[in-house]
Amino acid sequence: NPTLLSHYHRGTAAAARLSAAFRCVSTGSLTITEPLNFWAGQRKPGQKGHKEHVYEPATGRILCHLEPCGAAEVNQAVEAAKKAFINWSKLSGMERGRVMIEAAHLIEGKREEIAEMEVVNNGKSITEARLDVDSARLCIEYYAGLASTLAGQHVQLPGGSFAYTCREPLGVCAGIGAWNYPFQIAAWKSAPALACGNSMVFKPSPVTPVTAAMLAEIYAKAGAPEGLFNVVQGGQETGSLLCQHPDVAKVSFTGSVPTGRKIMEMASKGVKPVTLELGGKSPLLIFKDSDLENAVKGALMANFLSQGQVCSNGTRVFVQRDIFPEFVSEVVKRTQAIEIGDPLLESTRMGALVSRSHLHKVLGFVEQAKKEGATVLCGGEPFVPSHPKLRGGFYMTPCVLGDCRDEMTCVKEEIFGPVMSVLSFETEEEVLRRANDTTMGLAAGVFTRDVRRAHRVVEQLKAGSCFINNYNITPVEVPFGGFKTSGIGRENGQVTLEYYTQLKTVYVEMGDVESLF
Ligand SMILES: NC(=O)C1=CN([C@@H]2O[C@H](COP(=O)(O)OP(=O)(O)OC[C@H]3O[C@@H](n4cnc5c(N)ncnc54)[C@H](O)[C@@H]3O)[C@@H](O)[C@H]2O)C=CC1
Ligand SMILES: C[N+](C)(C)CCCC(=O)O
Repeated sequence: NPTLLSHYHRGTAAAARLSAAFRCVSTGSLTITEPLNFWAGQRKPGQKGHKEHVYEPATGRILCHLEPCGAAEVNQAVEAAKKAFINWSKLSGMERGRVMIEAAHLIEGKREEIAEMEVVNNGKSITEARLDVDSARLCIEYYAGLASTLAGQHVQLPGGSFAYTCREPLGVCAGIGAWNYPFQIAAWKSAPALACGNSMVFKPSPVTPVTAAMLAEIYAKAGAPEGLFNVVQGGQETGSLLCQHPDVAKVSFTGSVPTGRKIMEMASKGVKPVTLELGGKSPLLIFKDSDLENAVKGALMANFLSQGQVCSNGTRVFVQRDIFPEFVSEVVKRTQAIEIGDPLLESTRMGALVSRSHLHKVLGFVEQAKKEGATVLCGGEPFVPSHPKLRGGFYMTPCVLGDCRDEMTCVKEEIFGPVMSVLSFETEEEVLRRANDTTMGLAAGVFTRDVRRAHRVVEQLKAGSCFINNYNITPVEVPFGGFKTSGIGRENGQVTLEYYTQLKTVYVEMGDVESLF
């Protein structure tokens, strides 16, 4: 559906046609044998004798093994990053930008290869994976351009004295990623960090370790100094070693709220700044004067990208009573029409969830919703594709839940799967109160044709990323991040330069010292 895609990410349709010609991998066929850690310019093994399975969600088979990093390996990666920082931070912004632009070009050339790898490791559809790769590339391009804009202030003071300020990089930054957008997250974190003159050690989720190592190779090939962008694999243990490393100056994390709390706690010991992109239970408000076609599309975009595994998803869909039946029947009809199956097929719109345990967790939420009185209007069941090679995959049918009440678990908790809860409302005042009645505040959306209502409503929504008449559009030029427990700091946009630099003030005396002593 070209309209859907251009809504999600404008300007990539031509690129999509171009690279579709280079398809080579088929589901169930890929094997990966190279080590997945990367530092000092090379792929590296992890701890001896430690191996973890990595799966292909579409088939359930083991894709490769991951060798997690222990203290010794994390130290080596941080050492490499420290060395790279010395020269990289001294380059001008233009010089850093040039390397990053080259990395963006290399990503463009490898678009299909990276996207396929993402699909094989994550389970999302190839159509979406291509857009994720594009977002990663655009982010690197954008910050390459911003690198030379880092500048300070000049302040006049009495007697000809003056002060100036400048933005300096922090040093070695740690990035810790989630499994829902593995390549994109690695780019969203590294691009601003590197543009500002920092180096980075990145730890992907152990569930999706593959594409971050590809990004490391790309930066190296683009001319980044050895050790500028490093990848250490592993889970909680590796992540906490990284956060607590005395030579790590900052931690940027994407993941769940409970883990975000732990990251902040660990960072607080070293008084390190953090960027936290955490979960959400975001509301989508559909008023009766909405363009219904767009509102329905918006609700699907708000719930079913990446098999519903998106932090910003608008999973509480509030629909004004007058249009509730019509809206719900259209949403259900289109949800039932979503093509589920082999994520490498062009026609597939929903692939597999990331793991068997996560699939069971999401199905458990649907069961709980039924027990609490919600009605399953469609989906919410395990799905077994007909092709024998896909039978062990982690699929489910996308679900719409009706008869929901605000206090139900499905309306309160982040499910992180393809499960939409629809709720009806009467008045603007009522829906705003209910929409804001959550501890989280990542995103929110409103559909209406009334321009004054749109702005009035958005002004009162307690969320960091708000959408009017669309949803889940995240151009890299604009900041993205949450209010309340959904996080601290922002990714993307100009403001992120502030989160990867520290301000130095220099006072310059042009007269004599007036001593009080
Ligand atoms: N809001 C979001 O974007 C995401 C939300 N989630 C939610 O979290 C649930 C659990 O998924 P997980 O992948 O386990 O999320 P998580 O938040 O625990 O993990 C995210 C990243 O943090 C790392 N990590 C975990 N514990 C750590 C620690 N103590 N110190 C340092 N790093 C640590 C993980 O290895 C991974 O790289 C999901 O079912 C989903 O509901 C998961 C991923 C992304
Ligand atoms: C690209 N988008 C909006 C679908 C998701 C970006 C945020 C995330 O990493 O979950």
